[in-house]
Amino acid sequence: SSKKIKLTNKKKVAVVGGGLVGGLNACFLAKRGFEVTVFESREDIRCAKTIKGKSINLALSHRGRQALKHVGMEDKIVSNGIPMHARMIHSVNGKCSPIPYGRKGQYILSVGRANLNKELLTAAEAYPNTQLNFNHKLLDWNPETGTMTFLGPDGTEKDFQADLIVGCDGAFSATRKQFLRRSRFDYSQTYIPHGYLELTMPPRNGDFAMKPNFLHIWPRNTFMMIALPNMDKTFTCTLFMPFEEFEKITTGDELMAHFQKYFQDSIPLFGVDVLKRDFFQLPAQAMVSVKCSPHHLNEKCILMGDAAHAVVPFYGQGMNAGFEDCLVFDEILDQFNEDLSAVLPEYSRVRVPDDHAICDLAMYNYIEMRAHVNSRYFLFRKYLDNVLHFFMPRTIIPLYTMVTFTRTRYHEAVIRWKWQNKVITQGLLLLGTMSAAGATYLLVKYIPQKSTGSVEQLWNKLLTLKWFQK
Ligand SMILES: Cc1cc2nc3c(=O)[nH]c(=O)nc-3n(C[C@H](O)[C@H](O)[C@H](O)COP(=O)(O)OP(=O)(O)OC[C@H]3O[C@@H](n4cnc5c(N)ncnc54)[C@H](O)[C@@H]3O)c2cc1C
Ligand SMILES: COc1ccc2c(c1)CN(c1nc(C(=O)N(C)c3cc(Cl)c(F)cc3C(=O)O)c(Cl)s1)C2
Repeated sequence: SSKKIKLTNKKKVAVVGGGLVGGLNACFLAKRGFEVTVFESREDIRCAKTIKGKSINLALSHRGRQALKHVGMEDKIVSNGIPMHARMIHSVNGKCSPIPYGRKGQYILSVGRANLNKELLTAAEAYPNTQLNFNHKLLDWNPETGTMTFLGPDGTEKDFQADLIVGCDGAFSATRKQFLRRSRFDYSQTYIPHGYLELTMPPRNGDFAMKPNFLHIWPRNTFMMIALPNMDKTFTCTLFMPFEEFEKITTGDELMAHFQKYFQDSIPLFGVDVLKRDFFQLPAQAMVSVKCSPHHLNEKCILMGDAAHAVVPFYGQGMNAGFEDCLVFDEILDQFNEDLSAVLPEYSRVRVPDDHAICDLAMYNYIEMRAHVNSRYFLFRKYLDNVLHFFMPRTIIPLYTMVTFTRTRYHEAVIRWKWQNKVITQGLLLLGTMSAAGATYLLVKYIPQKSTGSVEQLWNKLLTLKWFQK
């Protein structure tokens, strides 16, 4: 149509997957003037009523915002998000303790997944050089010729040629299939024993049932619940439990007994009927961690988002990391003047260590949270982080601050965090040794030198000294 201006000299790019990262990538690539064609296996979610599965809302933080900002989407997405300035830790006894994320301006945003996905697709579609194809599922592609085969809406197969294929088709990527057949392609996936289930906390008297500008957390070691606010004054609560625990709860009474024991304060906020309805509506979903390397194949294909690195959600970084992938790729396209034979290898060289680092961090945090994070420990650790950061702001930066509020490369944040842990541990050790040495020095100094005889005599002298000082 007249809208689609043929850009002959510009590259033809196929984006596989019209999810969050595919949608954003289409904006980045279209902004650059490439001829972008998006292929999404599902129907156009802008026409659909609701989308099931996945998390209903997500935490958007600095990395994701910087990527959105680059394509002029930040303000629109932020205006539809709810700021969360602090965590609200719910203890077993129902006590709530806020822990700020940082200084005044440091907050994260709760954004609705469906709305974000719609906005990104609409923004991509607005470019004259983009075309969105829904109900198109990638079946396979040929690394030699670059020919892609899709299953179209009418059930027939369609071929498509592109100069560049950008695989943004999620954790179970079809684009990645061809990578698995190549030598020297590393791949690993790990399912964790926990599952997650989403429960909706309805408004109470027309307003939020809990304070809205917080990320609510019920840390219970093996069990954990997290609640993020929605624009419609509901909360989407994500319950994390081992699958075997989910399987033990088959009746309403067993459910209520479980919530009475672990999340008692939330029961009146859900309402018993809502809790029972939501809990038994859908089975718990699995969480997988995928790592692979490299993220490119020849000069033809690049993987981004969950297709390249699916992370467990225990750092709220999956989407943020995928959005940052788009930004890093764009920066490298500029650096190498869009020469794909240089850009693709450089992208893998730069980005793989960081995507692996956030994968490891999220898994580490999962293990940490499951092992020994209940509300007391969580509070203690976050206070310790904040106190040390307050007194030594440039020396001690909490790991979550580097991850959530800066674009420090993920793998550099890990190196720095390990160095800081060493400094803190040695610092505490030194403090301990110094105080022991000091005490010994004072003892020896103030005990008369001539003291001989048994420990008993020494002890008596100590008592006299102590008594005397009183
Ligand atoms: C419970 C939970 C909570 C989370 N919380 C957060 C959070 O707070 N913050 C955060 O940053 N991240 C969070 N995440 C991670 C985030 O959801 C993902 O990182 C993000 O959705 C990845 O986006 P993506 O576009 O790469 O993949 P997806 O969102 O999976 O999109 C892939 C798209 O490709 C399409 N597709 C798949 N196969 C094909 C095919 N063969 N052909 C064509 N299209 C195909 C799919 O239909 C889909 O639209 C969370 C994840 C979970 C599960
Ligand atoms: C929609 O489903 C989900 C599921 C999990 C998450 C999110 C949304 C958003 N998440 C965020 N995590 C951090 C973080 O850095 N850490 C270390 C934390 C990690 C855990 Cl597990 C936690 F409970 C609190 C914090 C915290 O610090 O508040 C943010 Cl900052 S946001 C986890």
